[in-house]
Amino acid sequence: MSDAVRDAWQAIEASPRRTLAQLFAADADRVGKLSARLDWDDGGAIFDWSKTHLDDDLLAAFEELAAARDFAGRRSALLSGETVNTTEGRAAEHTAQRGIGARDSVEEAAQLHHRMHLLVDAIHRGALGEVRHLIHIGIGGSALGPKLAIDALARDSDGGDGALVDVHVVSNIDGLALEQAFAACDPATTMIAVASKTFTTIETMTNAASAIEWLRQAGVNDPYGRVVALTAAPDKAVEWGIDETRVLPFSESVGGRYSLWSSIGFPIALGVGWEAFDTMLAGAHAVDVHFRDTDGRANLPLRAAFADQFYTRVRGCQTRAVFAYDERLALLPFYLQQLEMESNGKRVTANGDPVDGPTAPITWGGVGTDGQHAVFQLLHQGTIEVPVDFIASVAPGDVLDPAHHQILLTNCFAQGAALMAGGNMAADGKDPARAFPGDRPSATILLDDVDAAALGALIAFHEHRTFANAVLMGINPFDQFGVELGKKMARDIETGGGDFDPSTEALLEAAGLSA
Ligand SMILES: O=P(O)(O)OC[C@H]1O[C@](O)(CO)[C@@H](O)[C@@H]1O
Repeated sequence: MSDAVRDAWQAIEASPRRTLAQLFAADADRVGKLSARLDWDDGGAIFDWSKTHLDDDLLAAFEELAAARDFAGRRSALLSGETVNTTEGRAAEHTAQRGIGARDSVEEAAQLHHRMHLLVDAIHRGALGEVRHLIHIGIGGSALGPKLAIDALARDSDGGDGALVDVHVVSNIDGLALEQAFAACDPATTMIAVASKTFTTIETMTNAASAIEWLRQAGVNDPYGRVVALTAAPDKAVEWGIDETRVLPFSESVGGRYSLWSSIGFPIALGVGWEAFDTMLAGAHAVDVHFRDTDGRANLPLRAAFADQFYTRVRGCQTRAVFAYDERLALLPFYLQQLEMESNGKRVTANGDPVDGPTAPITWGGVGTDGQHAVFQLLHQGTIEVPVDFIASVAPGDVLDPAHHQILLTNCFAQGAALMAGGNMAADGKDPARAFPGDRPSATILLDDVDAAALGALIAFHEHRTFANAVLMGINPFDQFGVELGKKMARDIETGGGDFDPSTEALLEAAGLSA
């Protein structure tokens, strides 16, 4: 740790500890300072961090930390396509997909998008025969983004006229997942997308082979002719049997968990339309521009990372919760789990030294109001502090009586207020079982609506927040070696090549899997 980083952390640790109530009482303009609106074409969102413990002292100290970690330099390295993923010797060029990056990479992304657009149009026009269903097969970053986007946006799409395609995302190797998709699709009108950056992932390749077999058994003459590959390894896809014209490549420098902007977004374009996919890119671009051009505490992803670092490193919070008060964003917590935990769940710095404190907390969450009736008890009265993000939309997703959406939003805002205020629900205000400690932090992102631009912006905000956290901790968020050991052991078991502990041996034997 450099002296400047150490000094900044000392200032952070030494800054006065005030309760949220004290912070609001001390500063009449607290909301003005810590809640900001970000706009994009036809929409925007409020990012309200005023119910966190950030104050002027802490913000100034965190700005020192950002300077000591050369945040501006790291950001510029990211956005100009430098090799920021040092352990794998690559750039991390997801923003190039949205128009910001090294010129060659931006041009290449635009060309590849154009190619994908042509194929999507051809399918929508019926040039490849009738296509009513798409089974999208991928896992991790090759599935979570498409799944989230389709779940969020397809509800508003007009799939009824046959122009848009009904998409089923299958990730798990458990055959039940694939069977469920088969049951919902007519093989005569189904296409398969095989989405894998590496085109080697065992779950995806096994599921893809079974899908081909399903088509064959249903009488489809040329099952490979019904497959599209979305990959950074086009040669492998061709070798596997997919025609070159239906391989949609993307650059190796786009990380798996950042890949929905690339051809991995093909099912989004097919399921909700090219315009929606393009609008998602535009929403993300608006956040990229804000992230690139805004310094210090006014930079919203960086400000969020200041709060994240404070709760994880200073107050010892081991988890952070995300509750979407909108069914359209029900899958957001799952998406964020991979983004944040696979990126920042590390124990060494970018230089390979042991980290100097805790790294990513566990991201978890769900939807409101469901969570209120299940897990919020712990948030309000449990012994651990959990910073909560609330995400909601002013415009409703439903067309029912407006009472539904009003109750949804009032509950969302009431939860943040209650976590902060605390109090005692007993008539005499003295019953310990009915006491709420309060002073529990939350942040609220209030979108105008959950549309394609907002979804793109929301995801880009979290990508940059994750990156900013990594910079503040001095770690590389773009590798994921932690997933490899378990994969190797599974291969060892399959090939009978491993020597395992007695517990694992006994389990293998019980399941009939011993060598
Ligand atoms: O797209 P691929 O290469 O199939 O990888 C799928 C996922 O597997 C991981 O490599 C983790 O095992 C993720 O990072 C990635 O998103």
